[in-house]
Amino acid sequence: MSMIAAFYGGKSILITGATGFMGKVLMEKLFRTSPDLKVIYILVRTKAGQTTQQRVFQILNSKLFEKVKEVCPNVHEKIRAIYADLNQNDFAISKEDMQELLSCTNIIFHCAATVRFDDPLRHAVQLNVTATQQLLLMASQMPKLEAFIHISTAFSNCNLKHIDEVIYPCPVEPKKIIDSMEWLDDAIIDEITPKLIGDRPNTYTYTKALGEMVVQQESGNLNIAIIRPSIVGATWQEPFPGWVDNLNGPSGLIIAAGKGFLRSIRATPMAVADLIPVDTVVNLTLAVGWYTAVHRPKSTLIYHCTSGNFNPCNWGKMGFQVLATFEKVPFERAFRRPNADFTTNTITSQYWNAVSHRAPAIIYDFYLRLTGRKPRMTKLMNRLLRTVSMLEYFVNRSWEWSTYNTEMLMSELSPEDQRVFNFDVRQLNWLEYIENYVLGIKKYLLKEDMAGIPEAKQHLRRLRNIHYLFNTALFLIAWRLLIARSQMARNVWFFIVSFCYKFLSYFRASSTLKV
Ligand SMILES: CCCCCCCCCCCCCCCCCCCCCC(=O)SCCNC(=O)CCNC(=O)[C@H](O)C(C)(C)COP(=O)(O)OP(=O)(O)OC[C@H]1O[C@@H](n2cnc3c(N)ncnc32)[C@H](O)[C@@H]1OP(=O)(O)O
Ligand SMILES: NC(=O)C1=CN([C@@H]2O[C@H](COP(=O)(O)OP(=O)(O)OC[C@H]3O[C@@H](n4cnc5c(N)ncnc54)[C@H](OP(=O)(O)O)[C@@H]3O)[C@@H](O)[C@H]2O)C=CC1
Repeated sequence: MSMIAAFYGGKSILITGATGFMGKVLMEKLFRTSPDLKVIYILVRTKAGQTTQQRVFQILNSKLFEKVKEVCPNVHEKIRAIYADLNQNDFAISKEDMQELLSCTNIIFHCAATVRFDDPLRHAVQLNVTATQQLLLMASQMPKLEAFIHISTAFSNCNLKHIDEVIYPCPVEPKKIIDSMEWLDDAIIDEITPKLIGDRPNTYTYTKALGEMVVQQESGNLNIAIIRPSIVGATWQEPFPGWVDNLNGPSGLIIAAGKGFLRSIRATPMAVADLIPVDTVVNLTLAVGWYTAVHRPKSTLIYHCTSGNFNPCNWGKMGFQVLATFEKVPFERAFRRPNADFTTNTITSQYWNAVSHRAPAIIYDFYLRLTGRKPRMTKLMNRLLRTVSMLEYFVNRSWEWSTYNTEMLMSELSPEDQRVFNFDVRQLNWLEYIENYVLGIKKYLLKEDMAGIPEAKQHLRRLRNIHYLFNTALFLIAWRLLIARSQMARNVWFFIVSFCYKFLSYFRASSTLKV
């Protein structure tokens, strides 16, 4: 029997960010391995016209939860959605709900965050710092609380090359930042943002670092642990391989590449692609919850959930395997044939952006205009290139994360727990994982049917022919223009034509002799 699964039995668990990518996989695994848990409280806001109940209904009826329904048929009764907005005071939770949460919660998993790189500092601070502070305050009033698990990111200190399992202080105290957000106006905040984030690339990584400082400063007597995952990707094994439901990290770029929009990127092929499957992160998170509650470590332990030092893969290998998978299972209605050129040179990258991205978009928009339709490709391409520019920081560097605590935890688990809550990425086969990832994107994100593969391949063949035809036409036009203007080009042209003629005459004469 798994000790970790047994530990969660009968427990009341609070999850923030349960409607997010990681939160859903966390809930799924909890219900599947510990169906006798008491209740999972989730803090949910209304979104896109859906009530909290409708959102929960949608999650429970998704493919991800199919296995759960077999193991835990009354899952609907065990999930309690509480309306909450983490941007509001006391999270806008009603008094009754708050009372229930304070008196019943045993474990907290704090996953909610804004993961947007370009969020204004005020918003990123509100969610990633102030909300964490408020949640800690709530946690300190929970008499039954056994563990508080905070999800951070391995990139919270991406300004360093080697990152230890410690909290690195930021120059300005989080409390001062929180205070200043209350009275500074937006224009001033925008002006000071670059100075505050310093050598970090965005407000996300900076506010996640501040969030960790808050956890350290406000931990009081709480039993806390921090988990720092690197780039979280599709599921590796559980509940099935390749599940993914958002565009973050590499997923969006894989779509853009598969649809032929993105054909080159400024990336270092040998840089480590520190991807970590979401089910691996969830397994570690649950193991950490158990360890923190049962063993009560004296200090706040930080766990790096990364793959680079156990089983490294690089961006070059990843790009190659992604392309190889597109050959077997292409995406439907591609704009151009997929390609993946990695360049480290800024000028080359700008050249390819002009030739391979912007020019085809302009030509396509011209075609749309000619056929009386609204042009849209240039706008889409500009957005895509903006996204790519934001991700470039992470594909041109490698980091080293020490993993003593993660390895220590692995050795503390029973063989059964090591199997059920496996977070040993040494066993991960990258080629297989990446193939399943691309397949998962096709099935669960793009919702494309596998029956459409022959038609998608046919479409790619048509695109290849158009490409050849276009290049030939372009070459002939350029050559014709050159001949019209330059005597030298005319001489070369005359030489080539007469050489071909002589060669053909010789060939014809020698074949006549043989007969
Ligand atoms: C040659 C090709 C090769 C191909 C081969 C393939 C091999 C792969 C090789 C390369 C792999 C590199 C991986 C980098 C790793 C990242 C490291 C993460 C490190 C930290 C990890 C963490 O700890 S934390 C999680 C990461 N956190 C994010 O990753 C959020 C990013 N994101 C945003 O910060 C906002 O999204 C942003 C972008 C501002 C737009 O903001 P915005 O306001 O302009 O617009 P929206 O967000 O509304 O999105 C507008 C339209 O962009 C679409 N879109 C959104 N995201 C997209 C995305 N990633 N790729 C594409 N398309 C995306 C969306 O679907 C919309 O499309 P539509 O308009 O058609 O609906
Ligand atoms: N994905 C990744 O690559 C990585 C993620 N992480 C960390 O993992 C955690 C989970 O990330 P992930 O699941 O990918 O992120 P998602 O963006 O998928 O999920 C974020 C969650 O936070 C919730 N949330 C955001 N704002 C509010 C609000 N005002 N009130 C209530 N809930 C809110 C969202 O709710 P709603 O559905 O209503 O928007 C959603 O459930 C984060 O802490 C992130 O920093 C760390 C490393 C990498």
